[in-house]
Amino acid sequence: MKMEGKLVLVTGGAGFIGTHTVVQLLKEGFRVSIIDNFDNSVEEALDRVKEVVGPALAAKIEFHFVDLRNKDDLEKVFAKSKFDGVIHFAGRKAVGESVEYPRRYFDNNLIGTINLYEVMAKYNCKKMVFSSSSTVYGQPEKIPCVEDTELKAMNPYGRTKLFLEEIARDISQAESDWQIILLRYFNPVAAHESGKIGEDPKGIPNNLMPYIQQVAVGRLPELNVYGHDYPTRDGTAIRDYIHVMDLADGHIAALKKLFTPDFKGCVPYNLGTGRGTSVLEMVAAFEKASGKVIGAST
Ligand SMILES: NC(=O)c1ccc[n+]([C@@H]2O[C@H](COP(=O)([O-])OP(=O)(O)OC[C@H]3O[C@@H](n4cnc5c(N)ncnc54)[C@H](O)[C@@H]3O)[C@@H](O)[C@H]2O)c1
Ligand SMILES: O=c1ccn([C@@H]2O[C@H](COP(=O)(O)OP(=O)(O)O[C@H]3O[C@H](CO)[C@H](O)[C@H](O)[C@H]3O)[C@@H](O)[C@H]2O)c(=O)[nH]1
Repeated sequence: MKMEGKLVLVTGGAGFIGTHTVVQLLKEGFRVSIIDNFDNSVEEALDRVKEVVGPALAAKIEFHFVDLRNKDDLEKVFAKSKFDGVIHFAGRKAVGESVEYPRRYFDNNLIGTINLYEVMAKYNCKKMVFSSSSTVYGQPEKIPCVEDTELKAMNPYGRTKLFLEEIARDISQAESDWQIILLRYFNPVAAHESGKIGEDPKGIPNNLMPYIQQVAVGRLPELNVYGHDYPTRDGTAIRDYIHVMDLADGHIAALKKLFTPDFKGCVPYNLGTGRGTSVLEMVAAFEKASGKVIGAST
């Protein structure tokens, strides 16, 4: 299907998954408009995206420094351009922080997204790919989880994802012209092969992979391995890690699906590999790939 020239709005496009997805969107022929408030990213990330894609594709990116909670600013972006669809990454994502400061999560993730739906509706843009998370499965009794596994959020961050999924389902149920895909990511890791973009969160990383990376470059002294008595092959916790470029391609596939004439309603898809890796296996794999020893507390 021809995507040449279609204009996609990418919220949170300066972030980890956003930057990698923007690269793939441009390569597929889309034009991209990015909204970000640099809450957890830096402007340089967008310069790096431009370096990766080269000047011809870089000319197809526009950027708006906008906070989704500011509906007036958001409207100005929609008033200027007619978007063919939206990929919505923007939001906060740290589980621990959400337990300590739940209102931050309700404010950013819920209000920001509700504003986005309102403005999309007003400007008749009704195709959305939404960043959900495997966190909506809570602690599932049976793995691997499939899309109809029971949904059960366990913390405020997870609840925002679950609420936002329910909101998407309600909207598409009431208004049949919406087309929404909910992508439930497992654990996104790694970086673009150029090494020019990657995962570089502000502050001390919450996630395993960026933490390991910062130990490797000497920014952090050692990795604390959380838990050694899980019922797993080496006692450390197992997760399903998916390469961020595969995840980015998953967004392109989802977007293309929204442009097929027979796609209707709101549909969730898991984005993972179906394979589990333990924390110690992850450390060993990183050491092998990088040639560096990762100091880890045991
Ligand atoms: N990385 C993961 O492990 C993971 C797993 C499952 C789901 N997700 C979801 O995927 C999405 C993207 O995750 P990521 O890893 O790229 O995170 P990220 O923090 O790197 O990117 C999010 C981007 O959104 C921006 N942003 C946040 N609030 C904003 C607001 N109110 N207005 C405008 N911009 C705002 C941030 O500045 C950042 O650039 C998030 O919704 C996250 O919850 C991530
Ligand atoms: O310093 C660290 C950081 C992590 N871990 C371990 O490494 C594994 C992966 O941890 P991450 O924090 O990278 O990933 P989680 O699966 O715990 O959490 C991620 O997946 C969740 C969905 O299950 C949510 O989406 C959440 O936002 C996202 O960070 C876990 O076993 C964790 O205990 C450590 O041992 N040490």
